[in-house]
Amino acid sequence: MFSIRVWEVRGWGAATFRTVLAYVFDPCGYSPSSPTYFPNTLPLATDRAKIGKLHLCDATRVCWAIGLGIYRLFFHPLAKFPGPKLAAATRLYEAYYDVAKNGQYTFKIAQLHSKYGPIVRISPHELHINDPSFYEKLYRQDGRWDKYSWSYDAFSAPYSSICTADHELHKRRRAAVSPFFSRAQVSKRQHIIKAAVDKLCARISEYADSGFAMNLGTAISALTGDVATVYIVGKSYNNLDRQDFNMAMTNVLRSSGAIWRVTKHIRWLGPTLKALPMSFIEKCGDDGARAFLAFLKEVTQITKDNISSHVSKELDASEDRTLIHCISRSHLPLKEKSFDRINDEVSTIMGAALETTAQTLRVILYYIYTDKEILHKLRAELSSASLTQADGLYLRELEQLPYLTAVLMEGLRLSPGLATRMARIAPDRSIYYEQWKIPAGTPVGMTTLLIHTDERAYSQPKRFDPERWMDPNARKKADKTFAPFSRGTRICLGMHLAWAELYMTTAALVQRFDFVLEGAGPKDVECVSDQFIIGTEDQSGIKAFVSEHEAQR
Ligand code: HEM
Repeated sequence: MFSIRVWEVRGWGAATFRTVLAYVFDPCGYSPSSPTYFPNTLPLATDRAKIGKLHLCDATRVCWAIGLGIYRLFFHPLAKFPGPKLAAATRLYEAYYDVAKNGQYTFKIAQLHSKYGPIVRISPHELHINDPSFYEKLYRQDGRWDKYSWSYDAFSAPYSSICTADHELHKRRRAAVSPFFSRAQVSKRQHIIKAAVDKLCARISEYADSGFAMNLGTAISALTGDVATVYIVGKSYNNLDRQDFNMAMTNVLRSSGAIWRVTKHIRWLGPTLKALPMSFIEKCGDDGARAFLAFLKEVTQITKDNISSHVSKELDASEDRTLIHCISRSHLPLKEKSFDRINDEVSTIMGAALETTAQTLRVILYYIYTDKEILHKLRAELSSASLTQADGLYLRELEQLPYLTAVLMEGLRLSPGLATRMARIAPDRSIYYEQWKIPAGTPVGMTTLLIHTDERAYSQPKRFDPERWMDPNARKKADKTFAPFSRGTRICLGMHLAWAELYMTTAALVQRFDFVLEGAGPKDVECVSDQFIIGTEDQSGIKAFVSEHEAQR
């Protein structure tokens, strides 16, 4: 009995050893057709014959790993590209900055560019380019561009457009949802944003002259959450009605990038977490996990209900009231309209709509309320604009205001939604950067945050300076490098909705309230970690004392 236990321990040890090796050297490499990275965990071995085989296998595996390292360093198609040798040999280099250093790879990549130049091999399989002039060559509408499933599989939402690597499949999926987020559609449904902004203002005015600081940062997240739920699934999640603006959920959303960074490297973890019963997470999770779960459950339930209402044709056939109806009525084949497919699509689009817009808004409000000159200029422009607030016209009127637009662009420049790189793959042709020929099928990424703060494109890039957008020539020049919503085939689906929220919320708050920010600083607005979205040092929201602006009294 005892000896069997010993062998079992050794069996487990061998299996663990193999798994670690697989993890370190990623022996399967990356293959878009078989993105399975760690299939090598062995079953428990309980007899001597098996153990003997294990030792032989392990020795083979070590030799193979060493051979693989040598291949990657000297014979791989990317071997000639500059970069650290360790990053070229193993993904563990990236994992170290992602996981152990809590989302520092974006900033490490910036340092690597200072050392190795504008093109760097950042993993055995991936290149990164840091040159504003290359942006428009990589993010394009023409040609075939796959995404790099290494990053997107980690979200465990394989049926969503955002995580669809294949160009053609993405194109079909995207075509089904695009009309729902078109500029015209957003303009037509701007009353949804207006209602949420009015509610936000009513909640803020409860704190006016109360002597209590409110959490403005979390209130902004509540606003984007309520707009997204009404716009996408036709039902408000009523975050703005909650006393604390559903702070627990905001906290989870803002730090959920940490899970993505781990599931990227431990490939089985994402599907395992997804497979866990909700009751288990409810029992073991903290308040934030429970709040997020409750949100997901509600969205899933609404998705189910809407699919059945579509099937039973309860809905007025003239209009797509929700994204679910929009997909159900699209020309997509039936298998693209299954519950799992629609649920992945709805929940990822919902996820993309929340903290991206909220963080940009927080950055904009922070700079407006810490710089009196910006605040005065904005107020002067808004009060001389004689806005009608007429249904359907209000947004168009705001869009015509040059200084307001400049302030929003500056917010989007410093807080461009994502802190991570966006790799693209040209599967069918080589692409060229300067003298470098990049082989077909190679993931190549750029990071908007780095481009937006590059001195070659913007003077004093770290400064919030709306004036830089007031000169039409400067604006034209930046057309090639200003890309907060990305560009090309994978450009942000919700950009018109996001713009509308930025315009309407900023205009309303600036006209109506004075905020004295309590202890706010760069810790609330500067990006210090890659959470896929922007990660700031302090994620607890911006606190503010409020009073009604005197023109409103
Ligand atoms: C200020 C706010 C926002 C910013 C800066 C932003 C930025 C971006 C960026 C950079 C991408 C490209 C991501 C990639 O390559 O993987 C993207 C994609 C996407 N965004 Fe946004 N986003 C914002 C708001 C929104 C909103 C409100 C929605 C919701 C409707 C949304 C939905 C999406 C979707 C679905 C995609 C994937 C598009 C595709 O792959 O076809 N975003 N966004």
